[in-house]
Amino acid sequence: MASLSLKQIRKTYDGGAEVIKGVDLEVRDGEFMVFVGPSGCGKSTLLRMIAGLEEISDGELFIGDECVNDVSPSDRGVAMVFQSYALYPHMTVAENMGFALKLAGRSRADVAAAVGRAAEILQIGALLDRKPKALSGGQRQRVAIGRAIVRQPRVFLFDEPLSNLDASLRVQMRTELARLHRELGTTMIYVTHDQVEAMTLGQRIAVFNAGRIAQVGEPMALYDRPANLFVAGFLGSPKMNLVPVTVSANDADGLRVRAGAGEFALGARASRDAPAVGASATLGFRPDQVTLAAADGSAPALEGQVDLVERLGDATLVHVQCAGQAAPVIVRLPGHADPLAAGSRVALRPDLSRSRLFDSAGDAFQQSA
Ligand SMILES: Nc1ncnc2c1ncn2[C@@H]1O[C@H](COP(=O)(O)OP(=O)(O)OP(=O)(O)O)[C@@H](O)[C@H]1O
Repeated sequence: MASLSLKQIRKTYDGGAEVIKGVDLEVRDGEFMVFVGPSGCGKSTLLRMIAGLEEISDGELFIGDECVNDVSPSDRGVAMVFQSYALYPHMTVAENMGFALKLAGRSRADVAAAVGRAAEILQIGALLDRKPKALSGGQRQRVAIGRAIVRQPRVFLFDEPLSNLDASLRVQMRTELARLHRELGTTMIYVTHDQVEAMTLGQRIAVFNAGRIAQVGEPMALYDRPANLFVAGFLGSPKMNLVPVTVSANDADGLRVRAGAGEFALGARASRDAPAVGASATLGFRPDQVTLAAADGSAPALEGQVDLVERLGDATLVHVQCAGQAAPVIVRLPGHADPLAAGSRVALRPDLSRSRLFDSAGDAFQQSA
Protein backbone atom coordinates (compact mmCIF):
# COMPACT_ATOMS: atom_id res chain seq x y z
CA MET A 1 0.00 0.00 0.00
CA ALA A 2 1.18 3.50 -0.68
CA SER A 3 0.15 7.11 -0.90
CA LEU A 4 0.68 9.11 -4.08
CA SER A 5 1.70 12.69 -4.49
CA LEU A 6 1.33 14.53 -7.79
CA LYS A 7 3.14 17.85 -7.96
CA GLN A 8 2.46 20.19 -10.88
CA ILE A 9 2.18 17.28 -13.32
CA ARG A 10 2.02 18.30 -16.98
CA LYS A 11 1.74 16.42 -20.24
CA THR A 12 2.25 17.51 -23.82
CA TYR A 13 2.10 14.83 -26.50
CA ASP A 14 4.70 15.24 -29.26
CA GLY A 15 3.89 18.33 -31.25
CA GLY A 16 0.49 18.71 -29.62
CA ALA A 17 -1.15 21.03 -27.14
CA GLU A 18 -0.78 20.57 -23.40
CA VAL A 19 -3.37 18.02 -22.24
CA ILE A 20 -2.49 17.91 -18.49
CA LYS A 21 -2.00 21.44 -17.26
CA GLY A 22 -0.36 21.34 -13.86
CA VAL A 23 -2.15 18.84 -11.61
CA ASP A 24 -1.50 18.79 -7.86
CA LEU A 25 -3.09 15.92 -5.96
CA GLU A 26 -2.48 13.86 -2.84
CA VAL A 27 -3.92 10.32 -2.77
CA ARG A 28 -3.90 8.80 0.70
CA ASP A 29 -2.57 5.39 1.57
CA GLY A 30 -5.43 2.91 1.15
CA GLU A 31 -7.76 5.43 -0.44
CA PHE A 32 -10.24 4.75 -3.26
CA MET A 33 -9.80 7.81 -5.47
CA VAL A 34 -11.92 8.31 -8.59
CA PHE A 35 -10.92 10.48 -11.56
CA VAL A 36 -14.05 11.58 -13.39
CA GLY A 37 -14.69 14.00 -16.20
CA PRO A 38 -15.96 14.27 -19.75
CA SER A 39 -14.29 12.56 -22.68
CA GLY A 40 -10.93 14.07 -23.58
CA CYS A 41 -10.33 15.88 -20.27
CA GLY A 42 -7.10 13.94 -19.73
CA LYS A 43 -7.98 11.48 -16.97
CA SER A 44 -6.67 8.38 -18.83
CA THR A 45 -3.50 10.24 -19.76
CA LEU A 46 -2.88 11.06 -16.11
CA LEU A 47 -3.55 7.44 -15.07
CA ARG A 48 -1.14 6.19 -17.74
CA MET A 49 1.48 8.62 -16.46
CA ILE A 50 1.07 7.18 -12.96
CA ALA A 51 1.42 3.67 -14.43
CA GLY A 52 4.57 4.74 -16.28
CA LEU A 53 3.02 4.10 -19.71
CA GLU A 54 3.33 7.78 -20.66
CA GLU A 55 6.23 10.07 -19.92
CA ILE A 56 5.69 12.94 -17.53
CA SER A 57 6.48 16.16 -19.44
CA ASP A 58 6.92 18.20 -16.28
CA GLY A 59 6.30 17.94 -12.54
CA GLU A 60 6.98 15.17 -10.05
CA LEU A 61 5.17 11.97 -9.18
CA PHE A 62 5.80 10.30 -5.84
CA ILE A 63 4.59 6.82 -4.89
CA GLY A 64 5.18 6.50 -1.17
CA ASP A 65 8.17 8.75 -0.64
CA GLU A 66 9.93 7.78 -3.86
CA CYS A 67 9.94 10.04 -6.91
CA VAL A 68 9.10 7.60 -9.73
CA ASN A 69 9.32 9.88 -12.78
CA ASP A 70 12.20 7.82 -14.13
CA VAL A 71 11.22 4.44 -12.66
CA SER A 72 10.07 1.81 -15.18
CA PRO A 73 6.42 0.69 -15.07
CA SER A 74 7.28 -2.77 -13.75
CA ASP A 75 9.26 -1.31 -10.84
CA ARG A 76 6.59 1.12 -9.64
CA GLY A 77 4.55 -1.45 -7.72
CA VAL A 78 1.39 -0.55 -9.62
CA ALA A 79 -1.02 -2.83 -11.51
CA MET A 80 -3.40 -1.51 -14.12
CA VAL A 81 -6.74 -2.94 -15.24
CA PHE A 82 -7.84 -1.85 -18.71
CA GLN A 83 -11.26 -1.39 -20.24
CA SER A 84 -10.30 -3.87 -22.98
CA TYR A 85 -9.25 -6.56 -20.42
CA ALA A 86 -6.02 -7.15 -22.46
CA LEU A 87 -5.93 -10.91 -21.75
CA TYR A 88 -3.62 -13.26 -23.66
CA PRO A 89 -6.02 -15.31 -25.83
CA HIS A 90 -3.82 -18.42 -26.03
CA MET A 91 -3.41 -18.72 -22.24
CA THR A 92 -5.87 -20.18 -19.76
CA VAL A 93 -7.35 -18.01 -17.01
CA ALA A 94 -4.81 -19.40 -14.52
CA GLU A 95 -1.91 -18.76 -16.90
CA ASN A 96 -3.12 -15.23 -17.60
CA MET A 97 -3.39 -14.48 -13.91
CA GLY A 98 -0.04 -16.00 -12.99
CA PHE A 99 1.96 -14.69 -15.95
CA ALA A 100 3.56 -11.68 -14.25
CA LEU A 101 4.67 -13.79 -11.28
CA LYS A 102 6.08 -16.48 -13.58
CA LEU A 103 8.05 -13.80 -15.48
CA ALA A 104 9.36 -12.55 -12.16
CA GLY A 105 10.80 -16.03 -11.57
CA ARG A 106 8.48 -17.12 -8.75
CA SER A 107 8.12 -20.87 -8.12
CA ARG A 108 5.20 -22.80 -9.58
CA ALA A 109 3.82 -23.44 -6.12
CA ASP A 110 3.95 -19.71 -5.29
CA VAL A 111 2.23 -18.77 -8.53
CA ALA A 112 -0.48 -21.41 -8.04
CA ALA A 113 -1.12 -20.26 -4.47
CA ALA A 114 -1.39 -16.57 -5.49
CA VAL A 115 -3.69 -17.41 -8.41
CA GLY A 116 -5.83 -19.59 -6.14
CA ARG A 117 -6.21 -16.83 -3.56
CA ALA A 118 -7.17 -14.22 -6.18
CA ALA A 119 -9.58 -16.64 -7.84
CA GLU A 120 -11.26 -17.19 -4.50
CA ILE A 121 -11.66 -13.46 -3.84
CA LEU A 122 -13.17 -12.99 -7.31
CA GLN A 123 -15.19 -16.23 -7.28
CA ILE A 124 -13.70 -17.51 -10.54
CA GLY A 125 -12.14 -20.72 -9.17
CA ALA A 126 -14.24 -22.83 -11.55
CA LEU A 127 -12.94 -20.97 -14.61
CA LEU A 128 -9.19 -21.37 -14.16
CA ASP A 129 -8.70 -23.86 -17.03
CA ARG A 130 -10.74 -21.93 -19.59
CA LYS A 131 -9.39 -19.70 -22.34
CA PRO A 132 -10.63 -16.08 -22.47
CA LYS A 133 -12.81 -16.69 -25.54
CA ALA A 134 -14.93 -19.09 -23.46
CA LEU A 135 -15.72 -16.37 -20.89
CA SER A 136 -18.40 -13.69 -20.69
CA GLY A 137 -17.39 -10.02 -20.60
CA GLY A 138 -17.90 -9.87 -16.85
CA GLN A 139 -15.81 -12.99 -16.31
CA ARG A 140 -13.01 -11.61 -18.50
CA GLN A 141 -12.96 -8.43 -16.48
CA ARG A 142 -12.69 -10.47 -13.28
CA VAL A 143 -9.69 -12.29 -14.74
CA ALA A 144 -8.10 -8.95 -15.64
CA ILE A 145 -8.64 -7.78 -12.05
CA GLY A 146 -7.32 -11.13 -10.77
CA ARG A 147 -4.17 -10.66 -12.79
CA ALA A 148 -3.65 -7.35 -11.01
CA ILE A 149 -4.40 -8.82 -7.56
CA VAL A 150 -1.81 -11.61 -7.79
CA ARG A 151 0.94 -9.03 -8.22
CA GLN A 152 0.05 -7.55 -4.82
CA PRO A 153 0.65 -4.02 -6.08
CA ARG A 154 1.04 -0.98 -3.86
CA VAL A 155 -1.53 0.80 -6.04
CA PHE A 156 -4.28 -0.47 -8.34
CA LEU A 157 -5.08 1.63 -11.40
CA PHE A 158 -8.41 1.08 -13.16
CA ASP A 159 -9.08 2.64 -16.57
CA GLU A 160 -12.85 2.54 -17.16
CA PRO A 161 -12.90 -1.19 -16.33
CA LEU A 162 -16.68 -1.58 -16.54
CA SER A 163 -17.42 0.33 -19.76
CA ASN A 164 -17.74 -2.76 -21.91
CA LEU A 165 -20.27 -4.46 -19.63
CA ASP A 166 -24.04 -4.21 -19.84
CA ALA A 167 -25.90 -2.06 -17.33
CA SER A 168 -26.88 -4.76 -14.81
CA LEU A 169 -23.42 -6.33 -14.81
CA ARG A 170 -21.87 -2.92 -14.27
CA VAL A 171 -23.94 -2.48 -11.12
CA GLN A 172 -22.90 -5.93 -9.87
CA MET A 173 -19.20 -5.38 -10.64
CA ARG A 174 -19.36 -1.97 -9.00
CA THR A 175 -20.40 -3.48 -5.70
CA GLU A 176 -17.74 -6.17 -6.09
CA LEU A 177 -15.03 -3.57 -6.63
CA ALA A 178 -16.15 -1.76 -3.50
CA ARG A 179 -15.95 -5.07 -1.60
CA LEU A 180 -12.53 -5.80 -3.09
CA HIS A 181 -11.26 -2.46 -1.84
CA ARG A 182 -12.65 -3.16 1.63
CA GLU A 183 -10.99 -6.59 1.71
CA LEU A 184 -7.60 -5.61 0.30
CA GLY A 185 -7.39 -2.09 1.69
CA THR A 186 -5.00 -1.18 -1.15
CA THR A 187 -4.80 2.30 -2.67
CA MET A 188 -6.94 2.40 -5.82
CA ILE A 189 -7.28 5.02 -8.53
CA TYR A 190 -10.26 4.53 -10.79
CA VAL A 191 -10.96 6.43 -14.00
CA THR A 192 -14.51 6.74 -15.29
CA HIS A 193 -16.73 9.18 -17.13
CA ASP A 194 -19.75 7.73 -15.32
CA GLN A 195 -20.75 10.00 -12.47
CA VAL A 196 -22.80 7.29 -10.75
CA GLU A 197 -19.72 5.05 -10.56
CA ALA A 198 -17.74 8.01 -9.27
CA MET A 199 -20.29 8.88 -6.58
CA THR A 200 -20.78 5.29 -5.39
CA LEU A 201 -17.18 4.01 -5.50
CA GLY A 202 -15.02 6.97 -4.61
CA GLN A 203 -14.00 7.82 -1.07
CA ARG A 204 -12.89 10.98 -2.80
CA ILE A 205 -13.47 12.16 -6.35
CA ALA A 206 -11.27 14.39 -8.50
CA VAL A 207 -13.40 16.04 -11.17
CA PHE A 208 -11.35 16.90 -14.27
CA ASN A 209 -12.06 19.59 -16.82
CA ALA A 210 -9.78 20.24 -19.78
CA GLY A 211 -6.57 18.97 -18.21
CA ARG A 212 -7.12 20.47 -14.77
CA ILE A 213 -8.78 19.36 -11.54
CA ALA A 214 -11.99 21.35 -11.17
CA GLN A 215 -12.54 20.09 -7.61
CA VAL A 216 -11.47 17.23 -5.38
CA GLY A 217 -13.32 16.00 -2.31
CA GLU A 218 -15.73 13.50 -0.81
CA PRO A 219 -18.65 12.62 -3.10
CA MET A 220 -21.38 14.29 -1.02
CA ALA A 221 -19.26 17.40 -0.44
CA LEU A 222 -18.90 17.80 -4.20
CA TYR A 223 -22.60 17.12 -4.70
CA ASP A 224 -23.78 19.52 -2.01
CA ARG A 225 -21.11 22.18 -2.35
CA PRO A 226 -19.74 22.23 -5.91
CA ALA A 227 -16.92 24.75 -6.14
CA ASN A 228 -17.84 25.89 -9.63
CA LEU A 229 -20.42 25.63 -12.38
CA PHE A 230 -18.53 22.82 -14.10
CA VAL A 231 -18.78 20.49 -11.09
CA ALA A 232 -22.34 21.65 -10.39
CA GLY A 233 -23.38 20.67 -13.91
CA PHE A 234 -21.37 17.44 -14.06
CA LEU A 235 -22.44 15.57 -10.91
CA GLY A 236 -26.08 14.65 -10.38
CA SER A 237 -28.78 13.34 -12.67
CA PRO A 238 -30.86 15.22 -13.58
CA LYS A 239 -28.36 18.06 -13.33
CA MET A 240 -28.44 20.89 -10.85
CA ASN A 241 -30.73 23.66 -12.09
CA LEU A 242 -28.67 26.72 -12.94
CA VAL A 243 -30.73 29.86 -13.17
CA PRO A 244 -29.27 33.21 -14.26
CA VAL A 245 -29.93 35.88 -11.61
CA THR A 246 -28.91 39.44 -10.82
CA VAL A 247 -27.68 40.45 -7.39
CA SER A 248 -30.27 42.94 -6.16
CA ALA A 249 -29.04 43.70 -2.64
CA ASN A 250 -26.19 42.93 -0.31
CA ASP A 251 -26.77 44.68 3.01
CA ALA A 252 -27.38 44.03 6.68
CA ASP A 253 -30.42 41.94 5.76
CA GLY A 254 -28.23 39.65 3.67
CA LEU A 255 -27.83 38.89 0.02
CA ARG A 256 -30.76 38.97 -2.36
CA VAL A 257 -30.94 37.97 -6.00
CA ARG A 258 -33.56 38.60 -8.66
CA ALA A 259 -34.70 36.09 -11.27
CA GLY A 260 -37.49 37.25 -13.54
CA ALA A 261 -40.17 38.80 -11.34
CA GLY A 262 -39.04 36.97 -8.19
CA GLU A 263 -36.58 38.22 -5.58
CA PHE A 264 -34.92 35.63 -3.36
CA ALA A 265 -33.28 36.30 -0.02
CA LEU A 266 -30.26 34.06 0.43
CA GLY A 267 -30.17 34.69 4.17
CA ALA A 268 -27.29 36.03 6.20
CA ARG A 269 -24.78 35.39 3.51
CA ALA A 270 -23.51 38.85 2.76
CA SER A 271 -19.76 39.01 2.85
CA ARG A 272 -16.97 40.89 1.21
CA ASP A 273 -16.67 38.05 -1.31
CA ALA A 274 -20.24 38.48 -2.47
CA PRO A 275 -20.80 39.64 -6.02
CA ALA A 276 -21.58 43.37 -6.20
CA VAL A 277 -25.14 44.62 -6.45
CA GLY A 278 -26.15 44.54 -10.12
CA ALA A 279 -23.72 41.72 -10.95
CA SER A 280 -24.85 38.74 -12.95
CA ALA A 281 -24.68 35.45 -11.09
CA THR A 282 -26.12 31.94 -11.27
CA LEU A 283 -28.35 30.36 -8.65
CA GLY A 284 -27.95 26.58 -8.47
CA PHE A 285 -30.39 24.20 -6.82
CA ARG A 286 -30.96 20.46 -7.22
CA PRO A 287 -34.21 19.18 -8.77
CA ASP A 288 -35.34 17.85 -5.36
CA GLN A 289 -34.56 21.16 -3.62
CA VAL A 290 -37.45 23.13 -5.03
CA THR A 291 -41.19 23.08 -4.41
CA LEU A 292 -43.78 23.44 -7.11
CA ALA A 293 -47.28 24.91 -6.77
CA ALA A 294 -49.93 26.48 -8.96
CA ALA A 295 -48.95 30.06 -9.76
CA ASP A 296 -50.86 32.51 -7.57
CA GLY A 297 -48.70 35.59 -7.97
CA SER A 298 -47.36 35.45 -4.42
CA ALA A 299 -43.64 36.14 -4.04
CA PRO A 300 -40.98 34.97 -3.92
CA ALA A 301 -41.20 32.52 -6.76
CA LEU A 302 -39.89 31.76 -10.20
CA GLU A 303 -42.88 31.48 -12.48
CA GLY A 304 -43.07 29.30 -15.52
CA GLN A 305 -45.09 26.87 -17.56
CA VAL A 306 -45.01 23.07 -17.29
CA ASP A 307 -43.44 21.81 -20.48
CA LEU A 308 -43.11 18.10 -19.88
CA VAL A 309 -43.88 15.54 -17.17
CA GLU A 310 -41.72 12.40 -17.04
CA ARG A 311 -42.73 9.48 -14.83
CA LEU A 312 -39.76 7.36 -13.76
CA GLY A 313 -41.77 5.07 -11.47
CA ASP A 314 -40.05 6.03 -8.23
CA ALA A 315 -40.16 9.74 -9.05
CA THR A 316 -41.76 12.26 -11.36
CA LEU A 317 -39.72 14.87 -13.22
CA VAL A 318 -41.48 18.08 -14.13
CA HIS A 319 -39.80 20.32 -16.69
CA VAL A 320 -40.78 23.96 -16.26
CA GLN A 321 -39.98 26.60 -18.84
CA CYS A 322 -39.41 29.99 -17.21
CA ALA A 323 -39.41 33.20 -19.23
CA GLY A 324 -35.97 34.27 -20.37
CA GLN A 325 -34.31 30.94 -19.47
CA ALA A 326 -32.56 28.82 -22.06
CA ALA A 327 -32.96 25.51 -20.21
CA PRO A 328 -36.07 24.32 -18.37
CA VAL A 329 -35.96 24.07 -14.58
CA ILE A 330 -36.40 20.42 -13.58
CA VAL A 331 -38.31 19.54 -10.43
CA ARG A 332 -38.10 16.02 -9.02
CA LEU A 333 -41.16 14.95 -7.04
CA PRO A 334 -41.14 11.67 -5.13
CA GLY A 335 -43.25 8.73 -6.33
CA HIS A 336 -46.26 9.00 -8.61
CA ALA A 337 -46.84 12.64 -7.88
CA ASP A 338 -49.77 14.07 -9.73
CA PRO A 339 -48.22 17.33 -10.87
CA LEU A 340 -49.94 20.03 -12.78
CA ALA A 341 -50.50 19.11 -16.40
CA ALA A 342 -48.37 20.32 -19.27
CA GLY A 343 -49.20 23.93 -20.05
CA SER A 344 -50.14 24.90 -16.45
CA ARG A 345 -48.63 28.03 -14.93
CA VAL A 346 -46.58 27.15 -11.87
CA ALA A 347 -44.54 28.85 -9.15
CA LEU A 348 -41.16 27.40 -8.18
CA ARG A 349 -39.62 28.05 -4.78
CA PRO A 350 -36.05 26.80 -4.40
CA ASP A 351 -34.88 25.76 -0.93
CA LEU A 352 -32.53 28.69 -0.50
CA SER A 353 -30.83 27.17 2.52
CA ARG A 354 -29.35 24.52 0.24
CA SER A 355 -28.93 26.51 -2.95
CA ARG A 356 -25.56 27.63 -4.26
CA LEU A 357 -24.64 30.97 -5.81
CA PHE A 358 -21.97 31.22 -8.52
CA ASP A 359 -20.33 34.44 -9.63
CA SER A 360 -19.99 35.50 -13.26
CA ALA A 361 -16.67 33.61 -13.53
CA GLY A 362 -18.52 30.42 -12.53
CA ASP A 363 -16.94 30.08 -9.09
CA ALA A 364 -19.12 29.39 -6.09
CA PHE A 365 -19.58 32.33 -3.81
CA GLN A 366 -18.54 30.97 -0.41
CA GLN A 367 -21.92 31.00 1.26
CA SER A 368 -21.50 31.16 4.97
CA ALA A 369 -24.79 29.48 5.84
N1 LIG B 1 -1.08 9.31 -27.84
C1 LIG B 1 -1.62 10.53 -27.97
N2 LIG B 1 -1.10 11.45 -28.80
C2 LIG B 1 -1.62 12.68 -28.92
N3 LIG B 1 -2.70 13.11 -28.22
C3 LIG B 1 -3.28 12.24 -27.38
C4 LIG B 1 -2.78 10.91 -27.21
N4 LIG B 1 -3.56 10.29 -26.27
C5 LIG B 1 -4.50 11.18 -25.90
N5 LIG B 1 -4.35 12.35 -26.56
C6 LIG B 1 -5.16 13.57 -26.39
O1 LIG B 1 -5.07 13.97 -25.04
C7 LIG B 1 -6.33 14.46 -24.58
C8 LIG B 1 -6.75 13.70 -23.33
O2 LIG B 1 -7.01 12.36 -23.69
P1 LIG B 1 -7.41 11.25 -22.61
O3 LIG B 1 -7.55 9.94 -23.32
O4 LIG B 1 -6.45 11.31 -21.50
O5 LIG B 1 -8.81 11.78 -22.13
P2 LIG B 1 -9.91 11.06 -21.24
O6 LIG B 1 -10.40 12.08 -20.30
O7 LIG B 1 -9.37 9.81 -20.66
O8 LIG B 1 -11.03 10.74 -22.31
P3 LIG B 1 -11.90 9.40 -22.56
O9 LIG B 1 -12.88 9.33 -21.43
O10 LIG B 1 -12.55 9.68 -23.88
O11 LIG B 1 -10.93 8.27 -22.60
C9 LIG B 1 -7.31 14.32 -25.74
O12 LIG B 1 -7.41 15.56 -26.37
C10 LIG B 1 -6.64 13.30 -26.63
O13 LIG B 1 -6.97 13.52 -27.98
